[in-house]
Amino acid sequence: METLEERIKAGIRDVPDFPEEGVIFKDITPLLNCPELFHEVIEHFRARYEGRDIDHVVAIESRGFLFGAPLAYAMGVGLSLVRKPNKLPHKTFGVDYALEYGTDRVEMHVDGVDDDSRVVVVDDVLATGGTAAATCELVERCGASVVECAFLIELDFLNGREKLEGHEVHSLAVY
Ligand SMILES: O=P(O)(O)OC[C@H]1O[C@H](OP(=O)(O)OP(=O)(O)O)[C@H](O)[C@@H]1O
Ligand SMILES: Nc1ncnc2[nH]cnc12
Repeated sequence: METLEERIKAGIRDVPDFPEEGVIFKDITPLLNCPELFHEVIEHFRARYEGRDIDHVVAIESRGFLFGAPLAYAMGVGLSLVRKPNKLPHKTFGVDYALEYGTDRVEMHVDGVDDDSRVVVVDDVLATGGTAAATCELVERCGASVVECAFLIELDFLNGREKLEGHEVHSLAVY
């Protein structure tokens, strides 16, 4: 019997040299196209956070939305979006960060999560950790606390956990 991690890895396609030479891109589209596996992933996260007084899921653009939205729905909690610059219509907080390839910035509405609320941050991939660390900073600027950062995939060799020091990290498939 395969483990969940083995099944997830079987649902991920390695694409060499995308989006630039030397990067092995983890393509999650086969997993998304396998309804049993997609359901199992969301159900795993739902069960993990059940009974832990979670108020919001914060999902990171864009692939994080694919996991954060069904998780928030399944948990019956609010969903708040962390987006690339100039996408959100209301007043935002923003944080700049370095990516595995290039630099970027994330923003969240200033009222995206409530004061003193308990948040799970969700994304598909933890690589260098810049995106997730910037997201934790945004959540904490709103006065909320990050209970855990949840990822489908962790690229351990990029040491993303170091940038997330002080935060709990949970990844389903580690490379
Ligand atoms: O740990 P890091 O080095 O910060 O990298 C991880 C981020 O990179 C990818 O997003 P990307 O910017 O490629 O955007 P996308 O989800 O819209 O494809 C991925 O979905 C994470 O959000
Ligand atoms: N190697 C990679 N594959 C897929 N998504 C990523 N985000 C950052 N690095 C990535």
